[in-house]
Amino acid sequence: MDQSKEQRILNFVLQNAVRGDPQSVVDTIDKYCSQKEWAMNVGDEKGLILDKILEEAKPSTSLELGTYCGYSAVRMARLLKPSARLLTIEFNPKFAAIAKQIIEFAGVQEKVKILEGPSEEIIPQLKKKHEVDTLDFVFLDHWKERYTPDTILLQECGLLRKGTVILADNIICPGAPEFINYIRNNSHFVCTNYPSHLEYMKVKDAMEKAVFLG
Ligand SMILES: Oc1cc(-c2ccc(F)cc2)cc2cccnc12
Ligand SMILES: [Mg+2]
Repeated sequence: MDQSKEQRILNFVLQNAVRGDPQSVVDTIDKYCSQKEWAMNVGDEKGLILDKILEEAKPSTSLELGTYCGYSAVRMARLLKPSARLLTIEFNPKFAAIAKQIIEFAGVQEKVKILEGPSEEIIPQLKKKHEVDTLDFVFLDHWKERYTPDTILLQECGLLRKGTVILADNIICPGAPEFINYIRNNSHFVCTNYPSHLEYMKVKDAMEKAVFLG
């Protein structure tokens, strides 16, 4: 059976990155996806914006929606303090299996827990099944039509607290106009836009930060 693009990315990491070195895993995926095959990792330009906002937030408990191959999970975990935890939700079992191997190769598996399934089913389980109190940081990087319903669900489940930082990818490309309309007109959030480019391309994209006011 032909290999998938995600399997090719995994193999390139296993053969070219340094085991236990998250930065080398991030750099190796960026090298492959900029030189060989495009893939929907947040990439290095938007990744630097993610790094800065994550470091400012200094989160103990973070949630990512949309694991894909684990690039941003490794990118975030490399910056988390030893006791901090990242929960990452992936709907596609094939992507989750690849991400698990990349996260383990990077050596950040103690900080990262992959939750496989639909976000709308897993979010309501976070408090009781995954011992979450409230979330300090949320990275939205899954299907754009889920950004708004999942943000509402996080609020309904009592998972947001005063100061929770939500960062959303792909505000321009592919675009999340309905989410932008919702979050910028919601008085419970303070929003900031970060213009950038689509990963590995010259196409314009942006990220949006929304801080929950409680
Ligand atoms: O960063 C992303 C980029 C794209 C994308 C796909 C095809 C394009 F032509 C342009 C952009 C899709 C994503 C889906 C989910 C999470 N992130 C994505
Ligand atoms: Mg994205």
